[in-house]
Amino acid sequence: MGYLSCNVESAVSICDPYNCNPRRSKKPPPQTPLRVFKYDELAAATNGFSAGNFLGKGSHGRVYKAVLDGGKLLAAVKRTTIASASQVDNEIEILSRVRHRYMVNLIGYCVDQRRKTKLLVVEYMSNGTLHDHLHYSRSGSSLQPPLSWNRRIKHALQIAIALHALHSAETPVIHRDIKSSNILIDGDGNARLADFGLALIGHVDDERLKATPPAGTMGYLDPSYLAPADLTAKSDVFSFGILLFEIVSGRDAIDLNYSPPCVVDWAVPLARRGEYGALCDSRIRNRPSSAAIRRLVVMAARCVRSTAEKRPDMSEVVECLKTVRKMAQESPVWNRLRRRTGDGSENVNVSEEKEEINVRIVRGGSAKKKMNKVFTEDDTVPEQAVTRRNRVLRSRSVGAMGGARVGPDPNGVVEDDKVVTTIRVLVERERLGKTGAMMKLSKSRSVGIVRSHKTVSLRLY
Ligand SMILES: Nc1ncnc2c1ncn2[C@@H]1O[C@H](COP(=O)(O)OP(=O)(O)OP(=O)(O)O)[C@@H](O)[C@H]1O
Repeated sequence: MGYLSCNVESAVSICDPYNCNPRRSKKPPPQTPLRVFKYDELAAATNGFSAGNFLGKGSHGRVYKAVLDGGKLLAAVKRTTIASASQVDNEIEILSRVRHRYMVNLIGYCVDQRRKTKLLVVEYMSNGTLHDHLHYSRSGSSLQPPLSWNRRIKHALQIAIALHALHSAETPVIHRDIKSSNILIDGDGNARLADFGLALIGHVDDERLKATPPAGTMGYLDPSYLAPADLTAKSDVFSFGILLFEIVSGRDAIDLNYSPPCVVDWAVPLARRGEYGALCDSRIRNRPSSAAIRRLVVMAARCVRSTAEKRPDMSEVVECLKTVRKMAQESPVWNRLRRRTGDGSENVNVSEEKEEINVRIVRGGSAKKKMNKVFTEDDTVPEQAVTRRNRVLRSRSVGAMGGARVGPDPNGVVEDDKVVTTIRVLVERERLGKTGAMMKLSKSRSVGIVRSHKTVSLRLY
């Protein structure tokens, strides 16, 4: 724990005066002044927001690569829509107060007077999203091998560290939209948490937080977060648990190729039966030890418990991931690879704790199935589990359902007291290229649906 708190202290650079606690450190962290850009400056830096600089499109607008300061600074400019003005203001407010090495930090912003919107200027991440790395074997024109086990654990640990830092800050931040597409990979191969449009800063009993309707992305959203008063940092822990299952299995949070499509309903019963190997992505070349898979799966299952209070907090998750990372680094395969590639490693403190959990399946509303299995450190992966996994994968087609965001209407067409679900259906087709199978996103559709808080939340699981 000594390592943890020390690491978090130094890793979180808090710009927020609320968060600067003189008792914690004598020297407050250096403040990075927020830059206010002129529109013309950003237009020039993005080649007039040209297609060549286009990086991607989210539910709040388009993102462009910008070359600033005579080529010395690469940035990503988020050009948002009028409808998402409140989320942009929220993102600026939070990111101007909090910085972290595993976050996509804010550089500045610009007010576009003509379109009555703001443009966000954030750090440029050159290596795409974790979602792409997990789910697409190709990126651009070059064939990419599936993410190695070590990279998966490294990214999970980095995001866990960022999230722990946010939750334990003097004025805590709850992200509310943890998902693999909100995790970007920087030029050094580090994972960074992005997209703070739905994040909330403050203590959970603050009036403003208590008045904010639930929000998140379907598939990752905590089913016990039904009303503003239900908000706790444990909702992020739930989403992180889904992310862990996604990282281990390589399947989407909601994936129609699987039965059941929801990763929790699919993974927790497998874990309950001790079929940890069946949960592990068979594309991982150097298969991790069954003990490492089991540890991670048990932690993921604990994170998605239906009772929020029973979920671990992020400090515990960080410790677990450090242990798993250490296990990977101690494996002979990893040592061989490290010698060959010169891949650096982080120092980790290993805390050996005996994990005993009693998991509950999280399913629609109050319908929850009690799990009987108690996982212990000594559980092993049954041989038939691996066979089973192969069968699951062979039956895999490529249709997938993307996330549905619950929160303020991105198109601004709905009354304030309603919650809007935007369902983006991503239909993917597999086609064979000359060099092998490749996934292609062939269709992306948005549908806005208005629901009351309860209706939406109960339908999510
Ligand atoms: N800082 C960045 N550096 C490089 N590319 C980025 C950066 N931020 C976003 N992108 C690219 O732009 C795309 C859209 O990002 P954005 O944050 O607007 O939406 P999203 O998170 O993908 O979707 P949603 O807003 O619906 O959650 C991302 O998928 C990514 O490819």
